[in-house]
Amino acid sequence: MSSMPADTASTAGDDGIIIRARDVDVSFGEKKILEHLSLDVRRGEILGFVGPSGAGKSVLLRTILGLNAKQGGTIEVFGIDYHAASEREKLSVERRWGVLFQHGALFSSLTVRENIEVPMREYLDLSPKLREDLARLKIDLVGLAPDAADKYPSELSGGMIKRAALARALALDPEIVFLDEPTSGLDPIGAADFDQLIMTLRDTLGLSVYMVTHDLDSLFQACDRIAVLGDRKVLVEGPLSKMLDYDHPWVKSYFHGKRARTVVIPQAPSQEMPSEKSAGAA
Ligand SMILES: Nc1ncnc2c1ncn2[C@@H]1O[C@H](COP(=O)(O)OP(=O)(O)OP(=O)(O)O)[C@@H](O)[C@H]1O
Repeated sequence: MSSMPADTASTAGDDGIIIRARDVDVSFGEKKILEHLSLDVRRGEILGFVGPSGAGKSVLLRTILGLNAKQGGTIEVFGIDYHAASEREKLSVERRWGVLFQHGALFSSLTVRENIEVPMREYLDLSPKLREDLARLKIDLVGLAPDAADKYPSELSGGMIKRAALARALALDPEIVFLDEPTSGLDPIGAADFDQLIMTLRDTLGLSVYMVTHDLDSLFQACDRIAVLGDRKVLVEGPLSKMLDYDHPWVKSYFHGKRARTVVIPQAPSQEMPSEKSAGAA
């Protein structure tokens, strides 16, 4: 089923690391946003990326995707340094990731099916019929009804837009998807359903997920590991239990604050994440 090119399929993540960022520096003029930032994303995990507003979460995401320049350090995706890669290597990397930008960012003049076909047109040489069939499969995969295919974004609810945008992110059968605040704007049930969908895709497709989020429910229930951005670097990364034990003012107030106490499972286990499959949606 995977459209992964055979020549790149085995290059990366042989050690289980799908993204390896080391000593990354990003500045805009005099303003340093990221400094000596290091982070690993492991194959098959849902990594929740969290931090105060304005800390640089979107900047890091854009830098990983090659949309921002960096002034120092390296970022390897599938073992390839995208920033230093040839055009051919860049294309091979782009075919292996999918991105869901904040607010979905669907093309408003295209139907859902046409939106999903955009990356296929750009990167694959498929007949129109095959493109359409694959787009309909993706629509089914994300739990949208078949008739969503011919709808325009303006005809969709917020939750449907997120699913349609996810279907587009999955258009090329990526190994990793980047999700920028995927549950923002959804009601709690819609958000829990979306988290469940992400977990199902991880379990059934072996998908790796890099999820920027402010949503404590997602962090507590869907994420295998969490990384916290603060003071221009990754302060701490690991399972929820590590976050709960970590002694830093922002981390403490975030994970032990009033809002967190309504979400966190009392007596959270000290070693691993609570079993998200058995915990279910809140
Ligand atoms: N292209 C740019 N030029 C100059 N400054 C920028 C640029 N992009 C981002 N910044 C600055 O970088 C800092 C980090 O922004 P970023 O959007 O990454 O924060 P964030 O952690 O994603 O915040 P939020 O949670 O509110 O979305 C901000 O001070 C922002 O103004």
